[in-house]
Amino acid sequence: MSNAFLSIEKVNMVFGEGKKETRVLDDINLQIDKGEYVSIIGHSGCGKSTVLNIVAGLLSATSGGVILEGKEVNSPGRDRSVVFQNHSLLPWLTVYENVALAVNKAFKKTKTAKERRDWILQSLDMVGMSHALDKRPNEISGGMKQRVGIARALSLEPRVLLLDEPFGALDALTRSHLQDEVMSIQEKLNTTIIMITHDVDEAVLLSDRIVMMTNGPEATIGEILDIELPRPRNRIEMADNPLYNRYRQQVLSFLYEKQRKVEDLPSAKKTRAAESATNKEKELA
Ligand SMILES: Nc1ncnc2c1ncn2[C@@H]1O[C@H](COP(=O)(O)OP(=O)(O)OP(=O)(O)O)[C@@H](O)[C@H]1O
Repeated sequence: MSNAFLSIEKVNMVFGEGKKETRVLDDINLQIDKGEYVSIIGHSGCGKSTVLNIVAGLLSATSGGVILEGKEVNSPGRDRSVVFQNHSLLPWLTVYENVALAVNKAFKKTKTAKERRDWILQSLDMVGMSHALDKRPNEISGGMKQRVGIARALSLEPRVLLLDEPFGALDALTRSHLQDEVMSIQEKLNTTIIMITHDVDEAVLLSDRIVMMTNGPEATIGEILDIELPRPRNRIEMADNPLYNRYRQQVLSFLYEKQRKVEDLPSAKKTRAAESATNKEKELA
């Protein structure tokens, strides 16, 4: 057993039985340090969310498992908060009440009412939402809703924050703002983060490591890229940084050359694409 802060060990996942059986994940092994920001990238349907849901304890692996600080994960817990692509705020509660619901439940015995109130306000302040405490989800923008979701997740002081395409539904500008905020919050709190993304720039800008998954079925970790860019990272400076661009290219090459999705192409092109991907792979080997 690994001594890592978080360890995903020999995880296999099979959905269904008999003719309906799908072998989704095959032997996923990953060790994550405390305070690390790890992104998982891979083509649609390869099993990224399945990995995240296993870490969250929302799904049980068919074999293998997840160890967090020496304890096996076998159910959801307060030590792991999840933020999904589409906010999951309760529409009848205000911004303040949505966070309060989580905080009052989690810290009922350990914080006084005033401490909890201060903590709710502090969590919302961290994501720049103090000005909209009394608004309901339908009165605020998509980016603001995602901010509240992140505040709610962080207010539980999770050991691990699990982000499932948290910025995927946002426009480019809002996405950039929120990415910067998450980076600065993470630096402040040293939270361990696992984030699923389809966005190569987002992965390179935010991560300490990028885990690249092969195509399913039986998807596994194809490559892991260490991102050794100094922090704090500034997106404008990064655009001119040769190392940033090299990392970016490495991820693109993995996704669009080594793991090109042949089945998405019109059938006449499939064989040629498969051959070309194989040849490229040989060249890169
Ligand atoms: N509960 C389930 N029952 C059966 N099959 C499932 C279940 N959940 C996921 N799958 C299958 O497992 C595979 C991986 O799904 P998953 O959602 O983990 O992929 P993903 O990489 O996160 O995809 P995307 O990027 O499109 O969100 C898919 O083929 C999906 O259909």
